Amino acid sequence: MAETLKKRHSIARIELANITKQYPGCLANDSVSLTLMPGEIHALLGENGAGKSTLVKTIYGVVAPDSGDILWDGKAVEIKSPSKARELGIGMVFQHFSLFETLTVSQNIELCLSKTQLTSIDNLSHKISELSTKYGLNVDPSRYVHSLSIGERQRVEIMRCLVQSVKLLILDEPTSVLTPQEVSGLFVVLRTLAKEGCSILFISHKLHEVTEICQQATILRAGKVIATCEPARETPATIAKMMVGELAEQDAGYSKKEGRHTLFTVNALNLTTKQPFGTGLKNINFELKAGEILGIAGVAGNGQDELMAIISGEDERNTGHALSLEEQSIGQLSAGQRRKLGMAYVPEERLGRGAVPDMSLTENTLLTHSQGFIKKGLVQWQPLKEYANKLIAQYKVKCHGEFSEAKSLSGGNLQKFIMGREIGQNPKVLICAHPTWGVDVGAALAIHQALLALRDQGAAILLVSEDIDELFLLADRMAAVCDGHLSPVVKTADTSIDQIGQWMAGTFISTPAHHTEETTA
Ligand SMILES: Nc1ncnc2c1ncn2[C@@H]1O[C@H](COP(=O)(O)OP(=O)(O)OP(=O)(O)O)[C@@H](O)[C@H]1O
Repeated sequence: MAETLKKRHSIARIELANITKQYPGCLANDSVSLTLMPGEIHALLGENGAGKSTLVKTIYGVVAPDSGDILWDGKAVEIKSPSKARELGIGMVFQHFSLFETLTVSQNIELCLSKTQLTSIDNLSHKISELSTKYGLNVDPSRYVHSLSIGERQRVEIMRCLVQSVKLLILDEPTSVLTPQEVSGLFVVLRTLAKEGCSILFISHKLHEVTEICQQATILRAGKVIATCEPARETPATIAKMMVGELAEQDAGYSKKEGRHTLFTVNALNLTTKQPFGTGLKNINFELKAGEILGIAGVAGNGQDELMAIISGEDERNTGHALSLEEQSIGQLSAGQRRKLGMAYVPEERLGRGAVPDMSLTENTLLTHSQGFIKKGLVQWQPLKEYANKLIAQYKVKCHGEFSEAKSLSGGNLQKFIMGREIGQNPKVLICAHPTWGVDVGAALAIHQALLALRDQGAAILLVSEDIDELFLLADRMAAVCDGHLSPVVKTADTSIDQIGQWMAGTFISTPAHHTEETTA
């Protein structure tokens, strides 16, 4: 395939030669070279902190390389800013979306168009609807961004690039929060774009997706290109070996456990949504037992955010007796009071809600670990720093030290840190969204093992995720949410991806008495 592409197009769409970027104390890119042909889907792979985001930010004009050359359609260019990148025809969808929540889809897209681009488009909303139909993106130009699920926001970001007629589309971890159906949908879009000659640079930790969709792959380790390959000729295991230097342990076969006594109960929880286009919760009932992992699957935007926020206390509305921890009603308690009772929480959005970007890792630790580290009103900085360093070492978080600001960490490393911080509280109940979002294969394994160890110590864990494979791997019991309803809760061993997939689509809702209590499949 790569040869065919090269024969058909002798000029590369983009050629990077010896790109080097040094951060204080960290050589993020070390003489990296990479070539992308028109219509090629190319994977950029490597463990957390390998330098992938730095490289793509260089292409997009966000990061200025210290040295190296970039050729665009055969000509040397300097990409000094994202607007220059966009002018060339480079579009990028970041891991952390950069949309304004209070503006509509159309207004958000308008903001990133140059005057020339705007004048060339007669009616932007019409154009968005047209492209939406052409590529099957299902993006409504008049919707407010705050009302959109993560999957929908991603499609807006892609739309933003399509409106600008991109020639190179860069996607940083595009599938980490998508459902299997959304991933298939995205792949259809990417294949169509590639057929039309658009080049795609695709960062992913999901290696089976890389073998499915990419024609070429470049693998980075510690800032250097250590291998290139044609993914279709490899297996996820052989690619993992190139990335992390050793074969990742097989994913299958974590043992399933029966929960013991009930620790946390949600009883007839009904809640209107605060968001104009959010999803209210409708008669949710379930029990979370000590020593079990309960997985909740669902397409983003079906009430997961509302459920997480009300359980954690981030949504401060008093739910009366609908929520209880060890038979004590917690509906009236603040998020902090709930934490003191032994609840911990990993939100979906790591930068901003999981961690404060401008604070150091130590300060971010204090945010949820205040109990042990404040004495007589004074912060015990030394033990706190030592503790943050312990988390860094234990979860192999690549950073300069406990003083590093959260925003300076690569996405996967920050996720490892937040997971470690919350698991480290030894909570009775851990509520967790997307535990391994953006985390490389080796680190995902470490997080899985930490979650299983926490479960085996007797904690009750609620995993809310769109990654159905991971839920099947980790959860002892499972359910799905759809339109604010919760399906029956069943043992994972008694269900199938097919059944959960159907529940995600809401097939259980018409059942007259779906009280969402324990049933056996
Ligand atoms: N602004 C910054 N200041 C200091 N160091 C940084 C900065 N940005 C990135 N780094 C460091 O550069 C290295 C490469 O980071 P990068 O984000 O490129 O990795 P990555 O391969 O994309 O990782 P991930 O898979 O976790 O997203 C990391 O060690 C990171 O801590």
